[in-house]
Amino acid sequence: MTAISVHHLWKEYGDQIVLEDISLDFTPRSFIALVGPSGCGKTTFLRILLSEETVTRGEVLIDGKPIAREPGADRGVVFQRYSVFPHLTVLGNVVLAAEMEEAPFTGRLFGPRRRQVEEEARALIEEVGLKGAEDKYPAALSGGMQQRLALAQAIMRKPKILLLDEPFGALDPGIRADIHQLMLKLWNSCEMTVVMVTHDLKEAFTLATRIIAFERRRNRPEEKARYGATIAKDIEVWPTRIAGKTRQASPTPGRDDPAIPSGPGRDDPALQTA
Ligand SMILES: Nc1ncnc2c1ncn2[C@@H]1O[C@H](COP(=O)(O)OP(=O)(O)OP(=O)(O)O)[C@@H](O)[C@H]1O
Repeated sequence: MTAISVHHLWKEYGDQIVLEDISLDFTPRSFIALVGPSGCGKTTFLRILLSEETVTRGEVLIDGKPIAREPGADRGVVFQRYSVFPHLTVLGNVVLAAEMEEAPFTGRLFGPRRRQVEEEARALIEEVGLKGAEDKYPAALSGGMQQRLALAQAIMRKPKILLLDEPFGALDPGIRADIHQLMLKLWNSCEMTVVMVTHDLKEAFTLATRIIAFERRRNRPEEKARYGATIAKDIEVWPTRIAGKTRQASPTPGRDDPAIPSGPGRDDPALQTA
């Protein structure tokens, strides 16, 4: 269960201020949606949480300790595309996640440990709805299936924090609704804090416990050197949720509950011909 604290974070690229004095505390197991206009620094913020970028000023603490300088297994990531390896099968992609973690130099596990990892990978593949596609290559999977695989690959390493950069942005609406259900299921079953960048407000309200909107209040070219994006809105979507408790769909959904579609998903492998 992982808390993230950001204190007076500034990020500048040359003479451009991207993020200005951002302070935030994410409680363990929160699901944060980061929204805001294009170019306001959402991905930059995510990359800082991944240790792919450093702050110019301020600090980021994970469970009270300064964030590691390098990306690590404690933080998983899924991008809109190209998160998986095209030359590996579904099973190979998920197994590799564990191999990179446990055998970073050779990238291979052997004997009983390899068999154990393969079993874990098969169970996870089934959990994300890809059973039967273990031997397929990503090119033979639909967009929705590829993102399911990317989620399985990220979760195989049991990250404490899952960072999502518009992971479902390229999927059509029906497939997106199905994968939202999967995302909620995974978030409930794994003890992760999730931070997701999205342009889709409906998606933010469906998935997140809290929505943070970044906005650059002054955006003229001559102002970029003096003003970065700040927090324009901070909305608690599930104010009654206590950290550590799982989120259940209520038997009789309230008017403000997120929509929970039911029935088989449109991107179910059984419905795929490829
Ligand atoms: N490595 C970099 N070097 C210089 N400028 C950068 C770098 N990375 C990002 N920027 C600039 O920082 C600003 C914020 O970019 P970022 O990608 O974080 O925005 P965003 O809110 O995620 O945008 P979008 O919604 O379009 O993905 C942009 O003006 C971008 O050009």
